Amino acid sequence: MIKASNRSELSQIPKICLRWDPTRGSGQEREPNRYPPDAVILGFREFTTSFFWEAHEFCIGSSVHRDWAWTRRERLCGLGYHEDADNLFRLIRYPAVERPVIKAGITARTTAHTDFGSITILFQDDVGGLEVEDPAKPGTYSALSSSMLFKESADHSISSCCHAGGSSVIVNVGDFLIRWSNDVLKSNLHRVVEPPADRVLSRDKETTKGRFSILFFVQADRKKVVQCVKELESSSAKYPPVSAEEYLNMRRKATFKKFQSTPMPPLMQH
Ligand SMILES: O=C(O)CCC(=O)C(=O)O
Ligand SMILES: [Fe+2]
Repeated sequence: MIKASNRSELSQIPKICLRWDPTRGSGQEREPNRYPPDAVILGFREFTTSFFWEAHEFCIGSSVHRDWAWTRRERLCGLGYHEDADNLFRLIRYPAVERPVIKAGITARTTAHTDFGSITILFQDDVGGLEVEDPAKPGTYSALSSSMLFKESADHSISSCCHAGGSSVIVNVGDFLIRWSNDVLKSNLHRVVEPPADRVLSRDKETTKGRFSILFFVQADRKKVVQCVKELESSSAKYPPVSAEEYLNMRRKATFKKFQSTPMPPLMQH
């Protein structure tokens, strides 16, 4: 539980985040993968590794997706950008927080950002708090409400579907898709804030529920250059070609800069 009296602590550790890239070989790892030992959670490594490959296969591997488009409408970025499975798999637990802490703007659960990669598959529980910016009204965010479920947003930035139990799966457009599509697709700004007022642990204490999410970031192979596909370069490309590796590193550095001076225990590192 994060209390209002621990504000300085909260501003440094807003969430507990485990992440893996099982495709990283030993020796050249940018950040080593760390797994809880079997004595702590039995079969965790096997399960998460198989989840990673199933998600990769779902997004990239099948012949249906191979020379397509994630949107089915345009041929955007075909075979060749995702051969190395340079994806990232992340589990997040947002601890329960006293609402005044988040309300005071000390921290959002996750501040507004676009995802850096190609697409993201986001599994969330029913706690709520995920919001997307209205592209027509910059700065205005709304919750992913049930009316948006099973739908694709008008600017094709997000599509989602809902499980009967209230948890949902959301597919987010990432920054590389903007570049491949020359702005036909947009990556949406999104954030995680306090859950709706009815999702509190106890009304007197005004404490939010904790939140769990699972994210699978599909990313272009780091050695590839991402640029607008020829068919969509109407007059000129809006973005210069960029090395996938440089772009991902640049975005990650900017995003996680504030955490770098705060070493975290091994299983909590970003
Ligand atoms: O935890 C969530 O639901 C969203 C987190 C997110 O947007 C991200 O890690 O990129
Ligand atoms: Fe995100």
